[in-house]
Amino acid sequence: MRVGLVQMTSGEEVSANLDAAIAGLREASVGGAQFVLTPEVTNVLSSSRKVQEALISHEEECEFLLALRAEAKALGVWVLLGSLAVKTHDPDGRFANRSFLISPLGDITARYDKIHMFDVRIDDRESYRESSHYRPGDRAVVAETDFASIGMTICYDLRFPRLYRELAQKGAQILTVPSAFSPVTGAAHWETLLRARAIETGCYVLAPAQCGQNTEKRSTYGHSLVVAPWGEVLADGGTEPGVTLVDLDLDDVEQARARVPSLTHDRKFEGP
Ligand SMILES: O=C(O)CNC(=O)[C@H](CS)NC(=O)CCC(=O)C(=O)O
Repeated sequence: MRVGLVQMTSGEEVSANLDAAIAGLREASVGGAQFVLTPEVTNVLSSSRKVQEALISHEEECEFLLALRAEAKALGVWVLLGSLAVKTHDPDGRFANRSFLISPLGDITARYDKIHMFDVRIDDRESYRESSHYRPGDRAVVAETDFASIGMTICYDLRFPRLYRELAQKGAQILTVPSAFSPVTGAAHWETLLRARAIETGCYVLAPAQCGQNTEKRSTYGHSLVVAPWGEVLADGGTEPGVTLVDLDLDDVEQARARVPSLTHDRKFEGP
């Protein structure tokens, strides 16, 4: 089956982000993709709580979500809406960073709220405090489709291998990692971490990414990646917006795991 990864530069203009996402879905579908994926915070990327407050809605009222569901249905493709920032009923008024799997009928098949928050000071000039804007999730999700089981994760989750191991051990064949990686950590860690998750689990790893200058203050690494269960990088989306098409063979999941069955070799141990 063919997948399409949409790489884009979402910023603070929701309608422009929507146009880019829909154009990406259409381009991927024309290119033969049956499963199309968009990056983290497809709908709005902003460091300002005030701007987010004005632009983000509750899931039930989210027109961005409705528009993408309609587009999935019109094209008859599966869509992983990598994430949307949506309002929640959190007492502190925080948003959720929520991934949606949408069926070719336009229905929401699964939702996943990002579990691990990027509260990191990279250097003197660059620090992030995601948990002050977003309420972390607390549920791992394996979604069932008619082509594969999908373990849903988001961006910084990538650094917590136990989550991926459990998703794979619960049946995931494809792991999704929609992201908005920082340029500095992206250059140092992105490909290595994605390849490690694929090799450890024997899963396909699909990682659609934000790229370029998203806002005055934020830029992102790009390099949407598809990694095979044996660990090869099958495609790299580079640094510009665009669509990356790749054919997956899900038999390769079984094959990689048959060659090195480490996923079934966990042992209990004491300590440290
Ligand atoms: O801010 C938003 O609206 C959406 N959230 C993000 O973009 C998040 C938190 S700032 N980005 C990451 O998790 C990057 C992780 C990363 O770069 C790493 O692990 O090195």
